[in-house]
Amino acid sequence: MRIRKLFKFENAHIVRNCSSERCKHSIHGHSYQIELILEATRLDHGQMVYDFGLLKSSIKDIIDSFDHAICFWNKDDPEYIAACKKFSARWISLPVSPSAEQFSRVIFFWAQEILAQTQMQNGEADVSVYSVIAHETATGYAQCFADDVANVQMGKLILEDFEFSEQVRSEWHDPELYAKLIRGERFTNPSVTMQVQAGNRDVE
Ligand SMILES: Nc1nc2c(c(=O)[nH]1)N=C([C@H](O)[C@H](O)COP(=O)(O)OP(=O)(O)OP(=O)(O)O)CN2
Repeated sequence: MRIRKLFKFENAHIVRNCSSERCKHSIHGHSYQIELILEATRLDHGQMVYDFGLLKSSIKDIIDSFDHAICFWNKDDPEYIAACKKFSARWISLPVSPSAEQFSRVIFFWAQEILAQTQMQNGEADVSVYSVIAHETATGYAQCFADDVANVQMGKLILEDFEFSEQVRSEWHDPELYAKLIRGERFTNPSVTMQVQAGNRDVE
């Protein structure tokens, strides 16, 4: 059984070495839509794969890091990286280039790591990430599966190789979120989640 949750964010980038001229030399932005697809072979006490409400804490925070931020490949020109850090309070340093393909891999990787470290509270048995689809535009998306995350030809993904600006970290519910993930600390799901008011533009 699979469920899907949609997340949205606006992000700016340059994707070096690609074929599209506008894409590789000019900072530009996209309104991304991310489909996070989870699967399980057993349902929890609420007869759900995973309560959608539980996706509004750490996983939403980490995905929302990209919102109104610039992200760059940590192998980019040091002058460009320094300028991104100087002129944007919200930035993310990535160990891979910010193509739609890598957005789908990175978000799959983070969600998978968070779920693996989550202490479940409501009988969730074997919930895991099945796929992430990153829609970069209305016409183009990339879809990632577990094999793609593990594929080193596509770039090795290690928690320690990502960096978030102070402003990004300060807007998480827990500013220590990523540090805890790296330290392997458990995330305990709340036994009850409160409904977010209608009109929250980030989560549907
Ligand atoms: N496989 C990929 N191809 C391209 C990516 C990518 O991440 N993966 N990214 C880009 C650029 O970021 C670009 O801005 C988006 O390209 P494109 O789809 O061509 O955008 P358009 O808005 O021009 O698309 P239309 O179909 O004309 O609306 C390039 N390629």
